[in-house]
Amino acid sequence: LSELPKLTYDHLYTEGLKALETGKWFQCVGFLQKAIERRKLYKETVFNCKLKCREGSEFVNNPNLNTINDIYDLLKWKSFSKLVKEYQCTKSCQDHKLGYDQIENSEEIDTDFDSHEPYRNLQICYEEIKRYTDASCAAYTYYLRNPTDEETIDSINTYKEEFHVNEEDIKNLETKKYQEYRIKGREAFDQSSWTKVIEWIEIATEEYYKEEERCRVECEDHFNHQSAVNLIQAIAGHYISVLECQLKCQRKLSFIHTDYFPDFVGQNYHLLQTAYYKSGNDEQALECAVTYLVFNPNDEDTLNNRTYFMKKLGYNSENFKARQEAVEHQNRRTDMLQLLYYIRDKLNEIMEHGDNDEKLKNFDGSDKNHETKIQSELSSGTLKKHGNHVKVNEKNGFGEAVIENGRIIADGFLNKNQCQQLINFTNHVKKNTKLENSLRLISWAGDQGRNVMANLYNKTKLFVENSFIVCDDPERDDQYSEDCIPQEYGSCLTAEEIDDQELIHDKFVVSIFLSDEKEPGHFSFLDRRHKREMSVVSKCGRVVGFRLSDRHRSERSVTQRCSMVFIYSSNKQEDNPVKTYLRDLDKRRDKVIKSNTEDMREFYEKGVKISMGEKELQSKLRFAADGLLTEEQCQALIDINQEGAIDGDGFDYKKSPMTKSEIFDGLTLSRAAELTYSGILSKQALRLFLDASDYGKVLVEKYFNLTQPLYFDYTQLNCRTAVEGAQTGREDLSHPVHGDNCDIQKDGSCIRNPSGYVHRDFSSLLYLNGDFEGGEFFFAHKNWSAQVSIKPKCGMIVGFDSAEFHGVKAVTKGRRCTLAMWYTLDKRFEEQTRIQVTKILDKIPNEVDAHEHSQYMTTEKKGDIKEASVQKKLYDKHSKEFKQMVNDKNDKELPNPKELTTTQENKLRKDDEEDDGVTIEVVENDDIHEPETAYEKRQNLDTKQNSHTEL
Ligand SMILES: O=C(O)CCC(=O)C(=O)O
Ligand SMILES: [Fe+2]
Repeated sequence: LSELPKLTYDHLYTEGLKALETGKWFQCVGFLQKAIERRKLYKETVFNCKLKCREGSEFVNNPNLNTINDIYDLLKWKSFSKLVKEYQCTKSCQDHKLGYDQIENSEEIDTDFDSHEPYRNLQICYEEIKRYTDASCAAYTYYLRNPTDEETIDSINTYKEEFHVNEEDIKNLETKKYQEYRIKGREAFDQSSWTKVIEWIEIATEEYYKEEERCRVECEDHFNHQSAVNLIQAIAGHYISVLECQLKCQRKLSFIHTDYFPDFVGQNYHLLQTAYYKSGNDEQALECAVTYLVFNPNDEDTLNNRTYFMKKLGYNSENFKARQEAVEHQNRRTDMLQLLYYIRDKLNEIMEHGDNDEKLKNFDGSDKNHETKIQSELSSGTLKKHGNHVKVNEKNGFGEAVIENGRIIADGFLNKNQCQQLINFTNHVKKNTKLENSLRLISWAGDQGRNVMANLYNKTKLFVENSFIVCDDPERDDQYSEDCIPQEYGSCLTAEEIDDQELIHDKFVVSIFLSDEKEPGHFSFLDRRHKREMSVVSKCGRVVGFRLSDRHRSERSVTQRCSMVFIYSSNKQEDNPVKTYLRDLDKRRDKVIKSNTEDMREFYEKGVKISMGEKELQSKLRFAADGLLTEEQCQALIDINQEGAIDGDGFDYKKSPMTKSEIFDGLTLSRAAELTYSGILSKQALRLFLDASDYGKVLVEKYFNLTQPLYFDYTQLNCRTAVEGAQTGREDLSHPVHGDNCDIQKDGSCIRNPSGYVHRDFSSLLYLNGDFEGGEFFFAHKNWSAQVSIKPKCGMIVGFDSAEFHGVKAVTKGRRCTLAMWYTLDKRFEEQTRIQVTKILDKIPNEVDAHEHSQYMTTEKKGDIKEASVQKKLYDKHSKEFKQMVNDKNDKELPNPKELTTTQENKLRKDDEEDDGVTIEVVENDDIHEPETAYEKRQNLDTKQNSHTEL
């Protein structure tokens, strides 16, 4: 016996490898074959010893024990002596049977065996001695464990093509009996040889259970060397890894060749049921049907079959039992899962609370504190349980919910508006303000979903682990490979991955459907075979909640189907990112509001006075202030306009776009910049234009207490000049009543036509003079009649929400000049010129300023530039250079030059809008309790504004 150590599989394997290295091919084959054989024998011996030594002391695999108490005992050391005994017994049994003291199998060699490495080596040696069929078998066996190894497939093909190896002769050398018999039984089934089916599948099933047990016993040696802080963690950690390993046996054994068969053993009973029926054995057929139901309790066909057989045989339900081994198998699995969940929960608790004695007292799973907390949370609002039905959020009038198999289905979780808002959110949210509201809605829905699940599963604590909004894109249905199962949260899992999820017990999925769907069946729960068991039609506001381990599939839809999905876990991992974001936002907002107040004070100190506010102008959305510009600055701006303005600027160059009795001209910022570069306007002039408009913008931001910056959308210095001799009997307006971001309607509504300037949020007019007749600015009622009029004067600004109705009364004498500004909250619509001009201002050479005649003018004679040919040339030349400078690629931050001119800018925007199909989101704030902030004021205003907005 002392010679025997040489025969251990690791020695044999090492010898085989040596032979391979030295080219001794026959020896190589001999040693490797022996090594493989010997290892099988070794495993069998170990298995038998373990079974023998178990003697009822083993609890993990014994379905009759109260497992939860057992693990509790174990953790309290009560079972330790049993374990020690078992270990000693097994060891001496092995020593005896295997005939040597120490089995020094290196981990490395075991890994090699587990990955079928010996077969690869065997293949090489077989090939060298020209045993091509054997080489093919070895290669194929290796390939089955390593299906991504293309080299192996190539060599098998070579054996077939060059050495005429027959396809049928290529066998898996590791085929287990349960697989072999199942294949045979299946073949017999296809040939309707029912007796043979029964013969093969019966033993296949028997073998399967044996193999499964072997697998589980092997798992007991499965150590997952994780770091453990204390003893309890170490033991629990070990048990978790053993249980996980054992639970995975089922899936490990569900392969034939490379194909995975969900519910592998369950399907055996299906085959048997048919075979027994076909061969006239109704009694057995019934037994197999009932057994099949152990695995697939909701299978309708089998339920019908059961009724049929029972009727035929005259049984009532009491008389019939499923096969013992199947019931045991399933019970064991349930027990193991529960035990795994239990230990994990305990471990989590220890991790969370620390492991001081005080906390360990709570080891029985009850945590009274948390329970009461959650209970009060639940009773405070949203969820009431009665029987099988739960009323979700009565305040919202949510309907009854159906609860079945740990799944919940309820309607009315969101209302139509909320669904629409969330759909828009994913498609494209136009403005940050709306984005934020959507985020609040998501956050709120996440909390609601948590309450539902916490109540359904009696969980005291659940955290949002992940949240998604998933929209099917029917045009991109090629995204997933055919053989994976798309999940509601967007991933696509293989059948195996789906089954692996069974080990995850403390994660819950809530999907809130956002769209209505005509075709049913895009969302389905699956049974153990991954066949549809129950379908749920998508409908706005419908909520589906289930355990992550519950099998489901979520098909793509022909129409866009959107849903909001939350994954909850009782493990506190990360905080809900949306919430964190909103909390930060609130903090920042508070800060901005504080500084807004301070900035307003600064304006006052500089002599700026709010002359009219909410009271005088009859709306929170309007104001007027004085003292923004000095007389000199006003005059300079008028001069700048006179120097560079173009008739009908912004109105297709129509000199008199609104009334024949006036001429309208305007100068945009981009043109002013070009003129400066041409030497026609001074840098100071351009700077004044920039500064004055900036000043106006800041005041608007501060007055309305905005917590987000405004961006210039368009800036224009314009004048309206009364045409002499065309004023008698005038009844028209200089500028008819309008809103700046919508198309005003006779019924008082204002349509936000996507092709218009819907992105404009605020407008302001900084007046430059008052020495003209008429020309009062006025705010209008919804019926278009004038409500309050304001007579412009130098340094006065009027600011308002762009949707406010307003107009200008006829200018009957003189010239009325304004610095008009339109702002947006959406950075994407920011006036590109301004960004460039600010950057480029410093680059403009100073020589251009050389012939200064006034502080702001460089030309000697103020006049219409279009008529001064010399200057025109100069302008053209410099304008080209200016544009080139703008395009200078060295300055990476400069945007695409295409966006420079306003017309192009506008065109771009329109394209953008059309693509996005701008929709106005109607925000219903009633359900979301936001803090009262100025920001909210703005939101409410939005709502108000939208309420008279037709979509
Ligand atoms: O110049 C004004 O006072 C108002 C002009 C105006 O409302 C506009 O151009 O949209
Ligand atoms: Fe306007």
